[in-house]
Amino acid sequence: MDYAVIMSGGMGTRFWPRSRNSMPKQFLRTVGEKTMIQGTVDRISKCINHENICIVTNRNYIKTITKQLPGIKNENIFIEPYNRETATCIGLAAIKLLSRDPDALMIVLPSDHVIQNTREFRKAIEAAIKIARRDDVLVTFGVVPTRPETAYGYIETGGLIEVNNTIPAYKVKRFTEKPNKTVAQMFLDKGTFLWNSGMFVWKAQTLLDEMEKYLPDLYLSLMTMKESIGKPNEEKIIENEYKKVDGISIDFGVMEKSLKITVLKTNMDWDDIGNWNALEKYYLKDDDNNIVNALCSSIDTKNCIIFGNERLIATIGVNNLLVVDAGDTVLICDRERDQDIKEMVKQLQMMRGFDKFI
Ligand SMILES: Nc1nc2c(ncn2[C@@H]2O[C@H](COP(=O)(O)OP(=O)(O)OP(=O)(O)O)[C@@H](O)[C@H]2O)c(=O)[nH]1
Ligand SMILES: O=P(O)(O)O[C@H]1O[C@H](CO)[C@@H](O)[C@H](O)[C@@H]1O
Repeated sequence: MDYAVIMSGGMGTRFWPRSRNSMPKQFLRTVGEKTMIQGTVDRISKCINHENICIVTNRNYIKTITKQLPGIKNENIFIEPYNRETATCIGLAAIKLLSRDPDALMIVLPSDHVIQNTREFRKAIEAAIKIARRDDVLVTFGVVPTRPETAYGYIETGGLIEVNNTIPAYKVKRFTEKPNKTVAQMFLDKGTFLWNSGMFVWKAQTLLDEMEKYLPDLYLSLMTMKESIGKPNEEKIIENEYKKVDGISIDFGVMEKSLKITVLKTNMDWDDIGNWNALEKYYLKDDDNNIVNALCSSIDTKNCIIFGNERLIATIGVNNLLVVDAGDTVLICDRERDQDIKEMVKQLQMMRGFDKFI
């Protein structure tokens, strides 16, 4: 059967201070009426049976998930004892599904994406399922790049394999996760690279076979965990193995190394709402190019993003600033430096007594 695996255990630190440990970005209404995870579930519900939607998260978010997504079955919420990055999260989902269904096929989805043309998404998912069911490959969804973005992975397309319902599928020459600006610009100029959208389709067994090759330690831990599934010591064993695992993303751990990748060149209007600047497309701007979602009074203020709370925000003579009032915390950041919010959160983690702000 086909299953969706929605990764939803991240902290969303680049969206701090609105995204907090207790309520990370996937559970917030950032774009549109629904929270990001509700949007993700709605989108994939149009492609597969709702009963087959699974969520990988940690204990802290179970309450929020059951409140926001009352239709998800309890046994489809896979709990990680700690965050060990996406390869571990996806590996855990793979063994859980395989222990139920040896033919399980996984549609792996982050919970922080916005996709506006859902018809294209659906077409792409259908094409990916067809290919991944037939061939032992890892299917990725490529998006045509529009800027030298360094927060994404880049996929160089090789020869055309086939076209399904207008969606071309290509062999992959190489996968480069988060290149620096110069390399990203070179990829953009070459015209043969696509962004990796971070969504994947594969048979659970195909993925585990690739993990055995490229992440052998993680694979062994996963096999130990798999043995325990359904037994009284399952939770304990999973916790022990998670303690041993070195966290790594699926992109660095498997996708950069695998020789079995197929990429679909999609036409999705796709966005990863990874940081504050990503909101630019979804909010109206004033005459000075500011996005203001606050009680705000400004003089000579240009290209700023201002998100408020209850207080009035007054700005004079500032450009390119990100200002976020989250009640107990105010962030003032150069818009060019928004990736460094992660560093700020790390710094606060080291400061005694500051946990309540993260
Ligand atoms: N279950 C689980 N989900 C994860 C983990 N790491 C990331 N995710 C989820 O995977 C998706 C993509 O992750 P990122 O965009 O890096 O999100 P993030 O880690 O929350 O954000 P940053 O802290 O800003 O890097 C998001 O939906 C996250 O919630 C993990 O270790 N476990
Ligand atoms: O977890 P991150 O930092 O958002 O990166 C992942 O998602 C990107 C797209 O959202 C991809 O472009 C990356 O390759 C990666 O899969």
